[in-house]
Parts: sequence; C-alpha cells; structure tokens
Amino acid sequence: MAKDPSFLFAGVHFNKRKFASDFARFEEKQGTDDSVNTSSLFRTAVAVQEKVIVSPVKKRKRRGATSDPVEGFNVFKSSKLESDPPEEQAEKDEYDPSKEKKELFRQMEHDAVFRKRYNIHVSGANIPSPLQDFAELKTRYGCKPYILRNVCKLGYKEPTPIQRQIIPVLLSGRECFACAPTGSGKTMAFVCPILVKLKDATKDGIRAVIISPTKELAAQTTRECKKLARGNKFRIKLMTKALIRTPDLSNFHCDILISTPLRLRLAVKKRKMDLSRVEYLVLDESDKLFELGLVKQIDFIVKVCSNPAIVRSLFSATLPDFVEDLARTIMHDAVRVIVGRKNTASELVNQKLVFAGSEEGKLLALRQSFAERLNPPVLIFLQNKGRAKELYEELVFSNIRVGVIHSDLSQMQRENAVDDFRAGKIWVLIATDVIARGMDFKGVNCVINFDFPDSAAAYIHRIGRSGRAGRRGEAITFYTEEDIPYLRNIANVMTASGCEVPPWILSLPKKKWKKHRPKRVSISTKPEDQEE
Ligand SMILES: Nc1ncnc2c1ncn2[C@@H]1O[C@H](COP(=O)(O)OP(=O)(O)OP(=O)(O)O)[C@@H](O)[C@H]1O
Repeated sequence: MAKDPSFLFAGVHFNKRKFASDFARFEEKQGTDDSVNTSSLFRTAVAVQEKVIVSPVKKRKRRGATSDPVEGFNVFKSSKLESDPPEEQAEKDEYDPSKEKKELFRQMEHDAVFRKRYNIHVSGANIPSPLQDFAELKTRYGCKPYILRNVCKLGYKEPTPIQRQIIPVLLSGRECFACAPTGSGKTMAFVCPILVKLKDATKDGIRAVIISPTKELAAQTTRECKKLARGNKFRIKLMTKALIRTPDLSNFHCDILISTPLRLRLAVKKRKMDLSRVEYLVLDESDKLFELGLVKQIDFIVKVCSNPAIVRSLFSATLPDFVEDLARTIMHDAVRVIVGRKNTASELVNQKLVFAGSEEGKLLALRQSFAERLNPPVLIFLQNKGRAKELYEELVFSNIRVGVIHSDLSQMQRENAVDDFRAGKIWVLIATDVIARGMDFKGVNCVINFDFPDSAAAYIHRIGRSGRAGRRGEAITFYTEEDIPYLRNIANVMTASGCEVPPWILSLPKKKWKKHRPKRVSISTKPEDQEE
C-alpha cells in the first residue's frame, strides 16, 4: 500500500500566502448549506440502478436478506402487459370482472420498476407506492403548503430514495426499519411525515419523540425539525440539561421532543414526564441505541411510550441483523426499507488505506500533508479523548486552524467546536467517535482516521461525515502493524462501495471483529517533564 502519504490531500494546493482566498472559498461553501445540489443526489440514485436484480415472487428467508434484491415482484414477467396495444387493452378491461385487481397489479408493477430505478429494496405486506416527487405530499396526503414551501427553501428538488419510500410508509401509519447510506436524507424522511400527521400544534401532552444517541445529534435534529416546520406553531423541544432540572414535568407538553435516551429516561423517572400519549417514536442511529450501554434505556422508553396506536420507526446507515431481530419483537407489521445494500459506505466517498508504520509515522504523515496540501474542512478521528487531546496539543501551534471535540469538554465547548467548524472558523476538527454518527457538516472534504476505527460500522459512520447530500468526499485511514489483522474488514467495506484495495489485503484471513482499540504509543512529542 502507498507508504508516502504526501499525496493524501488531493485538492486545493495549500499555499499559505494564498491562505485568505482559500479560506474565503471555504466560507462560501458553508454559506450555501441550504442550496444543496440535489440533482447529483438524484443522479447517484439512478447511476446505481443497474446493479439491482429484481427477483420473482417468493417467500424470502429474512436472515439472508442483507443484500437481497428487490422484494417479490417480477417486473420482467409482467412487462408483456405493457406491450399490449392501447385499444386492445381497453377492450380487455371493459370485459374484465377483476378490473380493479388488474389496476392494483399494474400499480404494483409500476412501483417495483420505480423502486428498482432508485435502488430501493422493501419487504413487508401492502407497501405504499414510493413518492414520485414532493408535490405528491399535497396531492396524495393533503400536506399543508408550509411544508412544501420549506422543502423548496431548503433547496430540496427531488426526494432522496429513502425519502421516496419511507415518507409514504410512515404516512400510511406503518412501523418501519430504514437503512440508507450516510448523508442520504434520513432525517427529513422521518421528520416530514411526523409534521404532516400532527397537522397543527396542540396541547395534548408529548406527541412525537425522536431519540438520538448523542446530544450533538439531538441538537442538530431539533434544528432540522424547526427548519422544516417553519411557518407552523409546533412546539419542537430539545431535552436540555435545564429542562431536566424542572422539578415537575408531568404536565409538560410539546409536539415533538428530541432527546438522548439517558436524558429522556431521567425526565420520566425523576420528573414524571408522561410519554403515554406519544404517537410517533423514532430511534435514529438505532444500531447505536441498541448497543449494550443504551439498550436498557431504550427498552424503558419503548415501554413508557404506551399509546397502543404508536408508530415506531428505526433509522440508520448500518442495521445489523441483531437490531432487526430485537426490533421485530416490539414492532407490528413493520415494513423494511433498504436503499442500496445494507451496511455499506457511501459511494460518494473515495476511500484510501495508508500504512503509517508507527504512531510517530502517522503524525509525520499528517504534518507533511498539511504543509503540502490541505483541502479543508477536514475531520480527524481518534480512538479516545486522551489521544484527541494529544493530537490537538501537537497541531494547535501550527498555522492551521484546528479545534477539538471530545466528551471531557463542557456542553458549551462542544457546541462551540461544532459551530466553529460549521462556520469555517476551524479548518481541521479533531474528534472522537462522539461526532462520528449523524452529524451533518455538509462540506467536509476529507475524513482522516488517524486511529483505525474499532468496527466496520464505526468506519462507515466516520467516513460518512464526508460525501453527503450528493457531494463527493475523501477518506484516508492510517494503519500500523497492530491494525493489519483488521484491515480485511475495512477492505471489504471499501470494495463493496467500489473502491480499489490491494489484493494482498483481500487475501488476509477473516478476523472476527471485536472492538479493536489497542493501547497505542502516545502521540505527544513533548519531553515527559513538560507534560501536564
Ligand atoms: N431531498 C433532498 N435533496 C437534497 N438534499 C437533501 C435532501 N434531503 C436532505 N438533504 C440534505 O442532505 C444532507 C444529509 O441529510 P441527513 O443528515 O438527514 O443524512 P442522514 O441520511 O441522516 O445521514 P447519517 O446516516 O450520517 O445520519 C443534509 O444536509 C440535508 O439537508
């Protein structure tokens, strides 16, 4: 694999004298957040369509369905119907007693072709037709004009594939699991139907709850909800520390509440918050929420959301079988929607593996690359907060505007780091996995895994901070000798999303992936007596 890392930062040449103009370019990008290039997103969906095979009607074994083709409907078999001349068809229809059935059949056929085009795979009974365009929100579901106005203001021209299918599923009152690549618009896919269904603000307790694994993501989701709800008087609330301090929350009401599991559980247990009237429960980044540390809290929340008419939905870019199995035990007649193949990285990210030799080698590679080429904004991931701090200390006095985010910082410091990165005040943000999931920084050009990720899912989510909403991105993963046994797992993700991997890596033995966080040599180059 390439040993000279100087090529890493393909992109704008980082000439310090030209610093100002580069930076202005970066700032400009941040300013265009709302006018996302939707057409490329649309193109991506169409570009991958050829890869899908449509299978005939059959009962499928769910376990093996990970990357199965489209659900049971044979588009090819029925295409003969379409070739009938119109007059002949009209004649047939006139005398056909089961005209309605035929109509239904035709609609199903049309839906299957449409899904194939957008690489949407579904399973479950009676799945509603996907959206052709946003206008159908009004024609099919009578949504209020403010939503379409906001969609337009956000610059969304076409629904993304996950939005095309999940919005009708949720609007028809079905529970669902949704798995679609990072940066493919899952947030809007669950927020929009909630807004349509809730219609107007009321004071009927808490009506919808969205759970996010981190405070940062919860705050971001709250902002996205508010953007889409602009013009309506909905009460959209983030569960903050201050809110939890309220002595009695038993009469608290809001239309949509966004929280981390821990805070919500506290609010219910200690402040008597009542979730019995919740109509919609969304578990975002659901595989993270079902991990050992959080599953108890989720279990508690699911139980206290006791409204029998509740609609629950799970979203993530990675959805392991065990999460589906767990979720199935609580869901009724759920629809499963997968865009592309399950558990794969975004195809918009160009991924590279770089052998850095040692910890010292990683730092050298990074410095050299920054000196030669830098294409900000850049995100750097490390395996823990201690190492994130060390790297920050090493880079803070260079000419690069660098920031750091980890769980030892106060909430305010964490928010400031995210805001400064978004605003372009920070070029390079050093982070732990605390922001690896869900955070939407839009213009991130490059993600660097300074420390090898501890699982394939962590890799997919980390690199997914780049290559969002139709934009291209780059991901570089440093590895040392101790990471080699796990290289194959990442290499498999890379090949599945169309990136090249040297054959020797693909011939490494498969290794069962347990959390890989080896004890690594310190990054610090300071003499020991100068360390705090
Ligand atoms: N229909 C659309 N057209 C264009 N851009 C969109 C559309 N829907 C959402 N976006 C934009 O796409 C970006 C990614 O959306 P979002 O954060 O919801 O992705 P995600 O699928 O939840 O990603 P992750 O798995 O990383 O959480 C956002 O900047 C959002 O504004």
